[in-house]
Amino acid sequence: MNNQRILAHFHESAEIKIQSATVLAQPIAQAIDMMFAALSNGNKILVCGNGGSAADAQHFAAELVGRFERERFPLPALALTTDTSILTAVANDYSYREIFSKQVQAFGQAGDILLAFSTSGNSGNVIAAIEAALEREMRVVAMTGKGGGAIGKLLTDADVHICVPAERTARIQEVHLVTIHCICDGIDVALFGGDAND
Ligand SMILES: O=C(CO)[C@@H](O)[C@H](O)[C@H](O)[C@H](O)COP(=O)(O)O
Ligand SMILES: [Zn+2]
Repeated sequence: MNNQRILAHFHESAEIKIQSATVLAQPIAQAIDMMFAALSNGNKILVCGNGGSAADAQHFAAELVGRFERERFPLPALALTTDTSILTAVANDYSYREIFSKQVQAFGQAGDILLAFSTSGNSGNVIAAIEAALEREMRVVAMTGKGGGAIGKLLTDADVHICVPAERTARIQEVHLVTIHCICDGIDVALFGGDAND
């Protein structure tokens, strides 16, 4: 294997992260403020996405329920990607499009937040989840790329759109991951103040 190909991945990933930092700092800060306010008010965060983004959803929920870098009480976040009985029953009996939206209807309450991942912004089940969340007066934080797709058009001014300025799915996912860690850190700082590495 040619090392140049490997080096190119690292360089492209680093360059897109640097470019994204400038564009995304403001919406990421808005997402932190919105999530902290919701959690402080006793609300919860539901999280969804497909494939690598399903892993991102679970990663985020694990860091809220468990911990990020600081010792703290568990925070309520639920990945909608994990219950195979619900996922298979809904996909089998209704449609794959409804695997997340049915869970949003079951668990979501006004004031809760849906954190929705889709690198294309066009996954039907993520779109349906956002529609269900908006119907329930939840607010949405959407992490997308490739211009935001249909999801970008669906969001309201009350929602937050973190749209990575890139076209390649892998690179977009890599920026989503650092964004997840920014949000976890921001919530910890909002809770406890001070430097994230204290
Ligand atoms: O991780 C990857 C590609 O890097 C894949 O598993 C990827 O997440 C899947 O193709 C998803 O179905 C893509 O969905 P989306 O990001 O466009 O909503
Ligand atoms: Zn991937």
